[in-house]
Amino acid sequence: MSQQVLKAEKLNKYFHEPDTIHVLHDISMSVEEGEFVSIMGKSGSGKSTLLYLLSTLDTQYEGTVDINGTRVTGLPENAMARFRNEYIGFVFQFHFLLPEFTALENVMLPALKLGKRDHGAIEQQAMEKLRKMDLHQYAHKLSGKLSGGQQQRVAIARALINDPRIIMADEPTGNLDSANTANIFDIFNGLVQDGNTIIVVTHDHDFARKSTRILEMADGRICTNG
Ligand SMILES: Nc1ncnc2c1ncn2[C@@H]1O[C@H](COP(=O)(O)OP(=O)(O)OP(=O)(O)O)[C@@H](O)[C@H]1O
Repeated sequence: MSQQVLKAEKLNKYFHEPDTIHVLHDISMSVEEGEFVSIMGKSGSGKSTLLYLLSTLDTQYEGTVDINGTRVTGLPENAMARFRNEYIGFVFQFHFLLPEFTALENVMLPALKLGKRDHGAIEQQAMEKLRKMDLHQYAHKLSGKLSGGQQQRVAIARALINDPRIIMADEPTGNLDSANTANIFDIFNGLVQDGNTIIVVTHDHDFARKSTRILEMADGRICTNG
């Protein structure tokens, strides 16, 4: 039987600058292990805000988030950062790689931060992740010198380095052409086949249609879940 990896209850989010706006309204949702969930909706509907709450990057909200059975809401910042680094892999639209570091060094960074394994073991793991992205031949190239699609694949390898339980991605194909978009979809699909759980914010209908579930948002609410 599949297991619940994420559960959110009654999430409400307000921004206070300059006026108070109520951005997320009473959002409750759950995600099972092995699901590939796409979050869609018009610009401004609250997709990124929701993903930031679910991924623990934003801690200022009402309601609760449980990941892997742990109540992450209210964890002290150190414990939260550690939990995030260990259980969640994050891929952004703008990959936020360090351009003056090699692809390999970029992928190694989150594991070095966690400090669990020795440098050699981390390097070996990072090479494996790059190989999975078909990028091992670029391991020693500066990430800033790679193409957009290659950089996004390095960012995915980086998100995978600590073998996270969940991968969350915010518009991971927003900057890519259709061939690279299809490639990223295939990579995500492969990760799901391997048992990973993925939650993606996307505007791309073709991409979303192929995932296992679409959550449609409108005005800070989930209006379709299925
Ligand atoms: N830091 C912030 N301060 C104030 N308002 C914000 C902030 N971030 C987002 N908002 C507002 O919250 C609402 C939801 O924004 P959000 O980025 O979650 O939407 P989205 O659905 O991801 O949009 P898009 O598809 O354009 O990325 C918008 O009205 C936006 O202006």
